[in-house]
Order: sequence, then structure tokens, then C-alpha cells
Amino acid sequence: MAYKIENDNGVCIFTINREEKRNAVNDEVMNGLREVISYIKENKSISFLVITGAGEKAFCSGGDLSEFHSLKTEEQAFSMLSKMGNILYDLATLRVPTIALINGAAVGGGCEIATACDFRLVASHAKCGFIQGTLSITTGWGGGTYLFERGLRHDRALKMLVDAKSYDANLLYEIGWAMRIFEGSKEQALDEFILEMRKIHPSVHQAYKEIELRKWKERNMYERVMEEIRLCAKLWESDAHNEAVYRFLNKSK
Ligand SMILES: CC[C@@H](C(=O)O)C(=O)SCCNC(=O)CCNC(=O)[C@H](O)C(C)(C)COP(=O)(O)OP(=O)(O)OC[C@H]1O[C@@H](n2cnc3c(N)ncnc32)[C@H](O)[C@@H]1OP(=O)(O)O
Repeated sequence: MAYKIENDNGVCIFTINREEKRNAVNDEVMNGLREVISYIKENKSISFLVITGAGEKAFCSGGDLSEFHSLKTEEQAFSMLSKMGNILYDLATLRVPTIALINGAAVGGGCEIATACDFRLVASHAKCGFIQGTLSITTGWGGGTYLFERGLRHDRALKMLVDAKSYDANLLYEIGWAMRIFEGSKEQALDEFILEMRKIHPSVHQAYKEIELRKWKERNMYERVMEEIRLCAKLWESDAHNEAVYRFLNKSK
């Protein structure tokens, strides 16, 4: 199965389980994310959602280019991008705190998933970046909009997007994208973080999130995410994008 969902005493852990593809997101993973979001909405005993990837090499390498490369037109691209864009919006607006447990590289859409989460705990060896520019596209799942809302200095957020390269963990911490860097096992890093969080009643965590989400509603967050996705869909059908994806998929041949 392309994903795993576990409930560890009120902490719901979603693991993308496609190590051989560096945990790239395909339709099955998207449907899994939908499933976990619905589960949390219906199950009030869940206090946290954690997203992570299988193995140590990658948290998530973004959209599965071998599957999504068949989408050629703007409308075809928009249909896939907006499906994931809606899922990420639902994730970002969940009542419970969300934690990206970044066990390895988070690039492209993987970096967008992490940015849509409230907290980013980053393994010291992990490199993360919005590398979409190297594929002649922009962030296609709303990640640019979330990044600009995350309180990073504007120049640092913008530079992270236009650099289109991966940053190491120290730099991610320095610019304020990573909340914490960890050495050793991700399970231990998560346990320590959850232990601190549990000192405060879940209703308090949820009340603070509500305050932030109200701000987002007033700032038309959903509409802005959809406009971002439309921009990416337009670039998706360009020759430059098609050629870049072809090069990636044929790099070792
Ligand atoms: C679609 C939405 C869009 C968005 O909105 O942002 C995107 O996400 S665009 C996709 C952006 N992602 C990429 O461009 C892929 C980037 N991948 C990498 O840079 C590297 O794979 C890595 C994540 C840094 C890991 O490097 P490494 O450990 O050296 O692994 P390999 O590169 O050798 O990959 C192993 C294996 O996995 C396949 N792979 C990796 N990422 C993807 C992907 N996103 N889609 C499909 N396949 C992917 C890679 O092709 C290798 O396959 P094999 O050669 O068959 O072993």
C-alpha cells in the first residue's frame, strides 16, 4: 500500500510508503490523505496529525512525475493539481496541530506538504526546497501561498521559491522554515515534541489554530491557493516543462 495510517494514543501518523519512488505522491497517496483528514474530522479523540515518509532518504519528492507526465493540457494539469490543492487546504485548516516529521528530502510538492503543516521537525541530513522552477513550473498545490503566510521574512520566503534548490537543515532553521532540527531517530524526535505539546490541553491548541484560521478566511486563503494552482497549470503545458520532466525521468538511461 502507498500509505499507512496509525493512531498512537490520539496521535495520528500518516506515512507515505513509496520509498523506491522517494515517497512521490500519486493518486493513491492523495486518496490516503483524504481518508486521514476525514478520519480526523470524525474522530474527536485525535489531538495531532503527523505526516512523514518511509525510509530515511525522502519525506516526499513531490508529485509522481512518471504518472503525472501524461497530463499535457492546462485543464488536465489543473484537475490533478487542484485535487491535491483541495486536500492540502483541508489539511492546513484541520482543527488539530499538524506536524511534518521530515525524515529526508522534501522537494517540489513534498516541500509544499511540509509547508502546509503547522510544525516542521527536520532531520539533520534532510534537504528541502521548492525545486519547481527547475521544471519550469511554479508551486502547484498552494505551497507558495502557505509559505508567504508562515511568518518567514518576505525576502527569505521569496528567495526560497525563486532559488528553486534544496537548502540544508541548518539554513532551513536559520530562515525560520524548520522549527527544530533533530539527530537520530524520528520516533524519538516526535515523542519529545509530542510530550511537550501534551502539557497543554488539546482544546487550547485548537483554540489558537482557530484564531489563525479565521485570519486565513478573512484573507481569502482558499481563492489565493486556487489562483496559484491555475498559474502552475498554465506553465505545465509549456514545452520547457515537458522537456525538463523528460530529462528527469531519463536521467539514468
Ligand atoms: C506535481 C506537483 C508539483 C508541485 O506542485 O510541486 C511537483 O511536485 S513537481 C515534482 C517535483 N519533484 C521532482 O522534480 C523530483 C525530484 N526528485 C529528486 O530530486 C530526487 O529523487 C530526490 C528526492 C532528491 C532523491 O534523490 P535520490 O535519493 O538520489 O533518489 P533518485 O533521484 O535516484 O530517485 C530514486 C527513484 O525515485 C524516482 N523518483 C524520485 N522522485 C520522483 C518523482 N517526484 N516522481 C517520480 N519518480 C521519482 C527516480 O526517478 C528514481 O527512480 P528509478 O530511476 O526508477 O530508480
